[in-house]
Amino acid sequence: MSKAAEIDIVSVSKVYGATTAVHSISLKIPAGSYCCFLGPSGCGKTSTLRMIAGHESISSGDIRLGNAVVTDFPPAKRGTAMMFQSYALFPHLDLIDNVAFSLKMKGVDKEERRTRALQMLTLMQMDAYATRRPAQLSGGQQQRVALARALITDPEALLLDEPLSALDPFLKIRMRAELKKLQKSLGITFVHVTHSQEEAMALADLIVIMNDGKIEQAATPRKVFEEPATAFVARFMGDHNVLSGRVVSSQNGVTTLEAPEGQAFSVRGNGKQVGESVDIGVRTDRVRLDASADNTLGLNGIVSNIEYRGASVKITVVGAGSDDFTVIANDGDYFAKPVSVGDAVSLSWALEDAILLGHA
Ligand SMILES: Nc1ncnc2c1ncn2[C@@H]1O[C@H](COP(=O)(O)OP(=O)(O)OP(=O)(O)O)[C@@H](O)[C@H]1O
Repeated sequence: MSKAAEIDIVSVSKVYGATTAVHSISLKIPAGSYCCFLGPSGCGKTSTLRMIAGHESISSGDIRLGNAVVTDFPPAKRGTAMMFQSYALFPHLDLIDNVAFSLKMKGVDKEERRTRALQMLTLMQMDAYATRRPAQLSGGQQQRVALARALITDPEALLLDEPLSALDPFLKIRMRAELKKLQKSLGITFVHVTHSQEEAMALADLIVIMNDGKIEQAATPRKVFEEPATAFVARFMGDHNVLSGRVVSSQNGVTTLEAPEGQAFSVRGNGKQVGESVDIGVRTDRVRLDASADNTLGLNGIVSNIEYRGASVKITVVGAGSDDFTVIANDGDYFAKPVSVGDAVSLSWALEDAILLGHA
């Protein structure tokens, strides 16, 4: 395998007629990392991946792969390989010929390309099926063949567009582990587009969260979880409640603000102007819920829904500064002091469990 390449995206935009799908994004994806692009439908993640692959032209900006600016290179000359959501296998060819296809296009002679295709199928533990056609394989097996076909070109970066979306939930988790193992063993850069927060958290060294053609945050999964940069990230990842308020003071690493309901909150972070309107994120798993509606330090609300999840219980509270304030309680804590739908409760949290959120 060749060396992994850093991918440097510099002020890249994509415009389709009247639609700007990607707004001047800049990002460095370190060589040999597993990077996941995550975001809601239409946020521009597939357009970005396709521009890295060369399947979509770049409207403005540049993309560098390793030492080469590849902006105007055709896909086959970039050192990237792409695995498509549908796998795009040729139904009439056996697995050897499917995997060897790109070598055939490059004019590699038949014997060598068959040998290399078989090596690649062996790497993916699919050599026993070499003479089958794609229709005779399960979804997970087809995916392995698609991976073999992408990797035979010896790419510096593998680009994967929703690679797990066609698999059932059980297989999805198994193939997810296999993808991660494969990336570590090959050591090349993987860029993987997904809708799934859980998938990105499980796989990525670097998560890039996109919204409306812009990057909201690019960071490690732990950083995204613990320090979401924006209200969008906090809401999209679902681990924080987002509340709004007006800054009363902001210095020495602590900002105090007043919510519209009149309560005062202190959160981590500073540098805000007094009077400025800000959003804060409060960890759903760190909120203390008390069966008393008389808490001058926290928020008061009414329990509107309770979902049992096994190891934890999700409690939704209305009227507490956010449309549906979420509390994730561990099962032991919840069942020691259970609440019911309709109960008045108070919510509070420690300073370190709330964070000041920015804007993209
Ligand atoms: N060929 C095209 N012509 C015109 N508009 C396009 C084209 N491809 C994408 N778009 C638009 O660009 C925006 C971004 O699309 P893109 O496919 O990159 O988003 P995405 O985040 O990958 O979404 P999904 O998860 O649904 O695939 C969308 O508004 C989409 O409608």
